[in-house]
Amino acid sequence: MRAVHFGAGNIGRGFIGALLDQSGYHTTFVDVNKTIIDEINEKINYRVILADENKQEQIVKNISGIVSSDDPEKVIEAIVEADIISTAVGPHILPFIAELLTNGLRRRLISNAEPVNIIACENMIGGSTLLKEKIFDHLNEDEKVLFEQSFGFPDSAVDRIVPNQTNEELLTVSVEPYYEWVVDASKIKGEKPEITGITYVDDLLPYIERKLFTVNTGHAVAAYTGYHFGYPTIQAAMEANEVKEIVRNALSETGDVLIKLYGFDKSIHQNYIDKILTRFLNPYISDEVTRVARGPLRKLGAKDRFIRPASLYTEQFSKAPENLSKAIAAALVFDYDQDEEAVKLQTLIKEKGYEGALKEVSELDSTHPLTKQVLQEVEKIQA
Ligand SMILES: NC(=O)c1ccc[n+]([C@@H]2O[C@H](COP(=O)([O-])OP(=O)(O)OC[C@H]3O[C@@H](n4cnc5c(N)ncnc54)[C@H](O)[C@@H]3O)[C@@H](O)[C@H]2O)c1
Ligand SMILES: O=P(O)(O)OC[C@@H](O)[C@@H](O)[C@H](O)[C@H](O)CO
Repeated sequence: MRAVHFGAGNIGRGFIGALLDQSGYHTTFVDVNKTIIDEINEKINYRVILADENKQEQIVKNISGIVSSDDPEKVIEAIVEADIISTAVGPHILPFIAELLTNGLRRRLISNAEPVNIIACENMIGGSTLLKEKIFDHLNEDEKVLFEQSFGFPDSAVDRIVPNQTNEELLTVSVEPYYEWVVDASKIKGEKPEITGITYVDDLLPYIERKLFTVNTGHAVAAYTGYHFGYPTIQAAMEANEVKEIVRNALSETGDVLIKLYGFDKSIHQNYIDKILTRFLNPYISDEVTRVARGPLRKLGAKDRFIRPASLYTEQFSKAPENLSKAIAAALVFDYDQDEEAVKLQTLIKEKGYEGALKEVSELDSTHPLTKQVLQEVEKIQA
């Protein structure tokens, strides 16, 4: 069986590649990073190390790589032969890989009648759906019908913490032992791909929102408040009371929203939160706050980990959430100059002020109670 995976980065190698290998697939990694792809083709294996006291290793062996910009024709051929296609490139990159995927899938219609599924493994709601839209932008009406018949774009939720890291061997990747990969079965075309570790569900939204508004909200709260208080890593931030308290309380706020929205059992959800807080403290991982805080414009988006749960909380409980508001304020003052989106956000704030920037980035009206609460928290931070 053959897999094509776009993005040979942390999650590509440390999670998706590892599971595909365990499931008997040959994985062709497609990336723009020539150094990584050359190393994949030279070494034809890499190590995945589980970050706990046992440091168990998996050697991922059945792999090859293509630099998409150098050899698009090879990518197209790989797509024609693929039994599964996946991505872990970052939400903002999906539009840029759509054209090459379109060309591969077009060619596939000529010589391979087997349906194939394209699964975006990105931290966002509706990643595969977005990728499908971007692909369909390249199609005429007749092609859209054919693509609908043969290609599935099931959304998914992926969870495994894989920090940025430098290892002696370039491809080695250290990952937390925990993982979850949930895929929307209702959008699969043909047979469900047999991949160890995938959980198929008929309604993905509760899973992706639970993950995004607990793991990623908690992570982002720790990252932005941790950065503000000067902590370099998530672990260091989570050991500090001034950060830990805001994270815990913010997760109670998102928990209240999720429980009301999806009817989750309160004690089961609290266990889920507690497990996540332990994962953030994993002493075998060093995860920089600047990685977890990356892309504040995306993270402050209307459907993302802060604004959607905070807006829902405001609607459900008729008041703005105190701790999420503190974290949103910390995200607004995140001024890390190596992060392109942080630089853009700070420029926007200089031009339009905090209220104007929040309106533009988060689509929050100036009169919204959340806007008012966030602006008060910004003032407190700056006092
Ligand atoms: N790292 C984690 O803990 C984690 C966990 C769950 C989900 N995710 C999600 O996975 C995605 C990737 O995150 P990551 O941490 O692996 O990032 P990463 O930066 O380590 O990997 C992204 C890879 O995509 C490649 N890429 C960029 N543009 C490309 C293009 N046009 N074509 C092909 N490849 C391209 C990059 O070169 C890089 O190798 C994100 O959506 C992230 O939210 C990450
Ligand atoms: O990847 P991002 O930028 O959406 O979020 C940063 C981290 O919260 C994220 O990568 C987590 O490590 C991951 O989602 C854990 O499953």
